[in-house]
Amino acid sequence: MALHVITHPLIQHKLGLMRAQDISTKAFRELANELGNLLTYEATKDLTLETQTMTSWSGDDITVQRLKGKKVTIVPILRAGLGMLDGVLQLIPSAKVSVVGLYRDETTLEPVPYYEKFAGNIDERMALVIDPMLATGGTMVATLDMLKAKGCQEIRVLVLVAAPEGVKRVLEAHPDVTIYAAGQDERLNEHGYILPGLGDAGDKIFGTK
Ligand SMILES: O=P(O)(O)OC[C@H]1O[C@H](OP(=O)(O)OP(=O)(O)O)[C@H](O)[C@@H]1O
Ligand SMILES: O=c1cc[nH]c(=O)[nH]1
Ligand SMILES: [Mg+2]
Repeated sequence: MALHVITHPLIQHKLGLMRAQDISTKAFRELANELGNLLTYEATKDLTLETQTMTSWSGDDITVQRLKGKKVTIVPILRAGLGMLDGVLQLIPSAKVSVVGLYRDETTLEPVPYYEKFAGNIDERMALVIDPMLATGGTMVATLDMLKAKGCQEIRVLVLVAAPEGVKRVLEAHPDVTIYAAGQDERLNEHGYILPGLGDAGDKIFGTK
């Protein structure tokens, strides 16, 4: 459907902190989760509410608002997507988690799938796909293909940094999907890394390399 770059000052501040060359694994992890949390808040702001009657502390019958029956599955893309998962689950603690594993071949930049385990009744759930980086878009398009093959009908994508190339590719292949990003950066370098970007988000979250 569209790309939403969330310009909230807290999001922009935290994303800026993540770009420092000497950032520690601990700080990068904390910020990835905090941004996952804030992006979830934004990406769920149009969820439907329904009224419910309950007895309040005073014994009066009152009406309150609660989320209307829409079930959610969070879909972290291994590995780096796991770095946002706790932050998303803080806001949607009862969500089922569907895990997909793909890595990007360093030479061809094509996604290589290696794992999938989906929540039950996924065709009835809204999927929130999480991955810090949307670069060429190959990984995300492959993930969306997998979800749709399972019958998933409503999908929202949460990323920390998106490259224009990746946004274009995803929205061309899946125009019904909405992308929420903390930032849209300038371009990809000759190795497919986002500039200014964050570097390899998976390595930074897991402390590898
Ligand atoms: O848009 P693309 O060009 O497909 O690139 C983006 C993908 O690359 C990174 O994963 P990576 O392959 O490094 O795997 P990792 O999470 O295990 O580090 C990133 O987390 C995305 O999944
Ligand atoms: O910039 C990039 C591109 C792909 N994957 C990353 O982790 N970072
Ligand atoms: Mg990586």
